[in-house]
Amino acid sequence: MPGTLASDYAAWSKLQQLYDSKKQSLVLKDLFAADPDRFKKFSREYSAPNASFLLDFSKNLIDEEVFAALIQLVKEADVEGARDAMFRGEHINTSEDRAVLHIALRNVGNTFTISEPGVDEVQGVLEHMRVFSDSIRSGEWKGYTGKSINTIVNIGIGGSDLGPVMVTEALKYYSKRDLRAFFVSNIDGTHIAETLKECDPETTLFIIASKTFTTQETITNAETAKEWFLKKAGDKAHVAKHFVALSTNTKAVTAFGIAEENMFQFWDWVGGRYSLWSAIGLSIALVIGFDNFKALLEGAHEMDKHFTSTPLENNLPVIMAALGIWYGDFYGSQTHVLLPYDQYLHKFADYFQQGDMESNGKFVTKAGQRVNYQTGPIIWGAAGTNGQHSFYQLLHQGTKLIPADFLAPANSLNDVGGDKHHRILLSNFFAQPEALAFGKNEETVKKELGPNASEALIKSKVFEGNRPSNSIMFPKMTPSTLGALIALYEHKIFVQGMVWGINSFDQMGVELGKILAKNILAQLNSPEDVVGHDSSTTGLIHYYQKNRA
Ligand SMILES: O=P(O)(O)OC[C@H]1O[C@H](O)[C@H](O)[C@@H](O)[C@@H]1O
Repeated sequence: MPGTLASDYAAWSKLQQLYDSKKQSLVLKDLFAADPDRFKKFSREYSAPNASFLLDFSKNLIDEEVFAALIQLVKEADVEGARDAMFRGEHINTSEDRAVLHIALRNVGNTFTISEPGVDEVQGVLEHMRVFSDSIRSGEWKGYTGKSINTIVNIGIGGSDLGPVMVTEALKYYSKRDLRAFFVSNIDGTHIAETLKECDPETTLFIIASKTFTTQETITNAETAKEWFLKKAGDKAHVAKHFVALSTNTKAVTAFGIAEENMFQFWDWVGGRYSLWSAIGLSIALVIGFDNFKALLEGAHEMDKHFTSTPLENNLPVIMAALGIWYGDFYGSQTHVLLPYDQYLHKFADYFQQGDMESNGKFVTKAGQRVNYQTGPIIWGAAGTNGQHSFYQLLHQGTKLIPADFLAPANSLNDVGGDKHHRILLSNFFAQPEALAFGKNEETVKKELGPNASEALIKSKVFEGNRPSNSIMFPKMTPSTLGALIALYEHKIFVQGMVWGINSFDQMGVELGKILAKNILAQLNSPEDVVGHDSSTTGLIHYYQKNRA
């Protein structure tokens, strides 16, 4: 509710009181020992026609009373009201006066009734994507010399890059192997230069992905790609065979030289970090095929149905969001780590860095009040088991409380040596949350080391335990399972944002740096032009000017 700080809710005070009174007794070892039904109580199975998974949240620092208070907080914040408003198409992105309707892009069978300009055009764009991706994949679409396309280059950044990168990696198993896909995002010329070295202009398709079509990085990279292409192809008319655009900005797209029929439209109610379901997903459809892309949308849609129709205490995004609030706002944890034990999900954490941090990294409520509590966590992570050999030391024995989500498929898509690899992988997936939760006490260490061990050595081998985690397990990685998992996290972010009273759908915090960079760009030529900065910034620019070749 605008004007309400989360800390004003009665449930918030109740949670503070529970934290103060129970902190010492919320010890996982004891909680599990005291209740043989703990797993049953604090786990839920999600089962949709096309995807299923288990969420085990029993290894969290909660009991039934805390859980009830967390759910009560979500209720009191009227997250359900906000959710229904979002699904109706109300302009819940108030600062930009926009609807938030990524759910309309995957509204299979029109489950939700949404009246917002553009929503009735979704099917048409999907059909355009189907026809186009089919013709590229079949080889029917020819380049300017009559050859088929065998390489695609998606040029985009932020939401116009991270979603396609994450999903094409996650669903690589389903990809067309003779169609190579590259993703260029960084303004650093190295990114486009190294990519172009891999490309043949006769067989390459450039996909210029930008909601606004004004993003400096994307437009600069796209121009460089066009120049490179025309150097070989000569005639500007050939651009039509090798460049398409994904955007909301028809005017800028045509000004760039891409014909309207080669443009895949979307709408201002699709947030950048929620756009992989839109035309921004064209590279996904090209890589995995349109039917698989559709299955991804369907998987997400089923999760939308779960989110809108399941009571809060069984509602998976709500549960995950509430637990995150418990740690961030009461335990004082600053970060949240995503640990998929699935190599295919190696970009999952990168993707949700934008998804979560750009959504909920805000200190002002919708009504303009400064919050007096923590909002969005720092999201990070890596695919298991790699992380175990780098940063898990800190997870297990560091001084910080880092709530973790472990994710894994019960079955690998790759049969390597029977299921030898997968069994080893999963044994780690099961072991790590167990080690985090239950640790290893001094007594056990002493027993292991024998009577001659020094006190220091004993202490260094103690694991305090009581470090919380969720575990998510699904049968295997499929497009619809991935869709459901992404939507699960999207809605988790939504629930948290609504409880905190912030606008999860604008990104004002990215603007200042862009403006300053523009100003500095105009001053880079000579030292005399460098004005209006502090001595540090001036010193840095002068150093660059002295040292450039
Ligand atoms: O798709 P574009 O308009 O090029 O935007 C690309 C990205 O840049 C912006 O600065 C925003 O911070 C992101 O939310 C967005 O995804």
